[in-house]
Amino acid sequence: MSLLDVRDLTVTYAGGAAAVRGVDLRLEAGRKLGIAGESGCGKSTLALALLRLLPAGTRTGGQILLDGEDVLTMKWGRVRAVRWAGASIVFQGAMHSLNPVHRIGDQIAEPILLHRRATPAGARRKAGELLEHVGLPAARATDHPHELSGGQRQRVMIAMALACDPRLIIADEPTTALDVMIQAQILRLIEQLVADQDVGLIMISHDLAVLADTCDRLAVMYAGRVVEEGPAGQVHEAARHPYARALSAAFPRIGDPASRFAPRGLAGDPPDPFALPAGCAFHPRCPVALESCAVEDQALRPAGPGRRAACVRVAEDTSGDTRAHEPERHGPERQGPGAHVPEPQESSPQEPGPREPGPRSLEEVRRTTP
Ligand SMILES: Nc1ncnc2c1ncn2[C@@H]1O[C@H](COP(=O)(O)OP(=O)(O)OP(=O)(O)O)[C@@H](O)[C@H]1O
Repeated sequence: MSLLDVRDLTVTYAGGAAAVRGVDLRLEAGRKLGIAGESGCGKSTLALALLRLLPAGTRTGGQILLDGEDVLTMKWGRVRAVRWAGASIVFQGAMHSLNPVHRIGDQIAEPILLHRRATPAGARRKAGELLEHVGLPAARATDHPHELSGGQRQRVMIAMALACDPRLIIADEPTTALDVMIQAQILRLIEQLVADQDVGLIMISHDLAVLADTCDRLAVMYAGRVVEEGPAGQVHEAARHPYARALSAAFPRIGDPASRFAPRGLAGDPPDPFALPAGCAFHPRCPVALESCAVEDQALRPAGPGRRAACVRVAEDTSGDTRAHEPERHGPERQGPGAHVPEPQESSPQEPGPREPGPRSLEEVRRTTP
């Protein structure tokens, strides 16, 4: 049995916008899954759903099996226990998550007192141990949050998340507000803790390179759906879905020759969940879209060993490499949002590959339609 098995999860906020649409994910104990995607694609909504932290009135569908128990249907008393001992969450911006008027040691001790039935002295002792575990002296337990730096506060948040020995840690942009050096330290700390304690980790970030460096597997989300999933290095270096490929190019790995250049932003905006395009939600920004993409959405399908991608191009190409279908050159009429989606590094403009017969791309349709 997997530690976490998310099946066909849908989340619809009270106003009617579907923020998560049919997500399937799996995580084994001791493994690290990264979830990437632009702002608004539903990453945080997914994280909140895992712990039933969504606002009242939000509708959910599907299953979230944590050690085989469905979080979505369990009683509230059980949910409260699961929130600390089953799974816990580290949010970005620790200053907003910590209570400014309480000492950090007391804040770490509180869930231990409540959920572990420890004595006050035992909970305080454990809080001190946890602080040391995340690289802070136990004596800092008497500090208030404002007496700590941003990186130290984030360490406190991680200590709190570990307080009741959870099986799963969800880290939602845990390093976004930190400078690069501190970011690297916190990421190494998280990696170390996951390895030492055999917990599962779900790390959420818009930065695919950070996730690729930290996680075993990556899931890339777009408009509430997972559009690609697979081993972290492979998804980052040779993504199959055009959106995942564009996101990878926008966040080259440190040490990658491409990282000498400023990361190129993705052009265009993700769709409004209240007005999703028909067909594949990415097709208006996609440089390799076919006519059919404006009509039909694609489910995730096998895209190589241990990999899945939701793109019609993966299905039609036996190699599973959608790059074979990149247009040779963007014509002047291709000045829409998709025009700036980075092209693959390995294609040579002098030696374009043979154009395969088959369905016409939107590009071709636009060029030939009066
Ligand atoms: N409480 C809410 N009520 C209604 N809609 C919401 C609520 N929270 C988020 N949304 C909408 O749900 C969609 C997904 O938002 P979500 O915060 O999950 O995305 P995200 O990928 O985590 O973005 P970010 O990286 O900016 O946090 C967005 O369109 C957002 O506007």
